[in-house]
Amino acid sequence: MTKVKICGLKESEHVKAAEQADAIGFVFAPSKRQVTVEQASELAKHVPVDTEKIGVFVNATIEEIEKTVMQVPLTMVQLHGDEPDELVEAIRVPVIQAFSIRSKEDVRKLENSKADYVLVDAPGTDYRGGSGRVFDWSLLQNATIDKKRLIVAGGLHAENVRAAIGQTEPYMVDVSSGVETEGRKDSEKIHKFIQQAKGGSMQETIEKKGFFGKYGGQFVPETLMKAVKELEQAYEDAKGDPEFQKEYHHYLKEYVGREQPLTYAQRLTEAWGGPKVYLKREDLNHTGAHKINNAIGQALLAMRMGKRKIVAETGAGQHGVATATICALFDLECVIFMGEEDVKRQELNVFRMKLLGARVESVTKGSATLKDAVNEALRYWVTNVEDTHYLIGSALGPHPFPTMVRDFQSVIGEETKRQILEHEGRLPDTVLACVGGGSNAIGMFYPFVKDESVKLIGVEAAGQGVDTEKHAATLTKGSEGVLHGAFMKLLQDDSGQVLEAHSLSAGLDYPGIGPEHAYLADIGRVQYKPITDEEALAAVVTFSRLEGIIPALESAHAIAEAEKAAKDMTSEEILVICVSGRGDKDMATYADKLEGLA
Ligand SMILES: O=C(O)c1ccccc1N[C@@H]1O[C@H](COP(=O)(O)O)[C@@H](O)[C@H]1O
Repeated sequence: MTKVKICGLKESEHVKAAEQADAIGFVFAPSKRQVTVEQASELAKHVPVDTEKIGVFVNATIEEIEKTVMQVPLTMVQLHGDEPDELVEAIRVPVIQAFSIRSKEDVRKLENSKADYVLVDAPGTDYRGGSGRVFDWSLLQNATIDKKRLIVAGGLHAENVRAAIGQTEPYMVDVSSGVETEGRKDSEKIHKFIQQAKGGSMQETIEKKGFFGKYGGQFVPETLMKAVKELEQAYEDAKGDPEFQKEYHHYLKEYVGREQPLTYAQRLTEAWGGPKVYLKREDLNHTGAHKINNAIGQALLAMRMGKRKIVAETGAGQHGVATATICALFDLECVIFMGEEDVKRQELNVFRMKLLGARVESVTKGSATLKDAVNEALRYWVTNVEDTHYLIGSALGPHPFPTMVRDFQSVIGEETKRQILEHEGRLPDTVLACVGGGSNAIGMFYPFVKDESVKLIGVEAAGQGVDTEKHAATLTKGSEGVLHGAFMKLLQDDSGQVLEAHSLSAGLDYPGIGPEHAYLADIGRVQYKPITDEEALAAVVTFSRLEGIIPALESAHAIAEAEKAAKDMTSEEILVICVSGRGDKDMATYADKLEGLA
């Protein structure tokens, strides 16, 4: 399907109108559509995480471009002047180079471009682009340029865009003047343009919403369907509402303490003797883990929906504590379901939740762990759905939960991407995160999914070994089925009964996996590796002593796999580990299992 870019956005209502576009453009060059870095940075907060944010420049210096890329931040750069090859090659994000097309001779120039993409446009009038004029598309006939690099612009609008796509078969179409009325962007024209450009496939996209390939969906009882649909609509509205995004980011900064550093791990780098190792410090968040990023987002959404009662599940207790914390902050009633086994393992977190004013319900059914806590929380939601929001803690459950949790956690990957560019001037080679349901991992991976040079590794819990019956290695050993409202990969027996998962880490012993992870595994974009309890415990000791950071047992799985991955990497390479949480909650387990230390 041809991608769509809407260029020259200056107002948040038009950024929202363009939410179905694949890319949006901010013009920093002289133009009636010019914006400052500060304006673009504010508007960028309202752009969906999977939309490219492209800055348009005309003969700017590399310093200006780099500073703008960092500050907004931008994911791509469009050069619309006479920029030399050296400048094109020096830019660290993908580059689009624009060419004015008057003749076949101009078309031949495209082939020599050093940019990732070439944009063909009519010659500018007052400014270097955005003139609203069409060039002769037939000049592109027989051009040898790779169509996967081709972007067509120049005087496009809803009525001619299908013809342009038919004649030129580009990777992307780009519009500015054609979605304006009297010099100002027009939301209705933006919608119409996107709909036309995407043609019939737009309908398909809408129908498939809530699925990642074949995974996901809304497999819930009828009694929950109304609430799920209401939530879907409410999230869609909130996602595009600048005020909601502003409030969410306000709490991330002022209450959670973001942004969190991307720390260079010097001693670990030296000890492993391979790549430069960086740590994304989710352990520094208020409450000690990444869970609060999502809890804040969902609590704000619940209040927007007029719901002031919250139910949640918790495994390791981190999500329970994050939810209880936010409920205290916003004065919401809070019930947390927690498996009896986890209540025992995570005594400290149980007390924290109670101290914060939450009611903790111990679940004795099944294996009395995370899966059973989710079951009970869902049951509670069914009977209290009118005034209660289910604040799920991982990228699990029926649509829109997996998408919503991913979006709220994507702040991890977005910050990491910006920070590594600041530290190293380029993207990392490998990024690792642990995976239970998969929320810290999907938040870290999602902003990197399109960057094919970045290897992504999810680390699941192998417990006592994947060839024993005591593990939680869903992607290594699981098969397709439905759990907690979504089609996913899970551990089950031949008759479809869900098996007990095991991991010493209470946050990873879930028998399923978020549907987006199942999809990313299928298409080979993310590799999933198992790490045993023993390997994770060894990593706890190494990491604590080399870096002075006691990691959560969950995060230690990612660290253990990182050490393995580092063996095949050189000192020229960069590896990033998501330290999803700190180990305070695991002290009793560490004291018990790390013989000789207690
Ligand atoms: O849009 C502008 O104001 C602009 C200014 C300077 C350079 C490029 C600009 N926009 C780009 O111009 C083309 C065509 O736009 P239009 O649809 O013909 O108005 C497009 O690539 C914009 O990204």
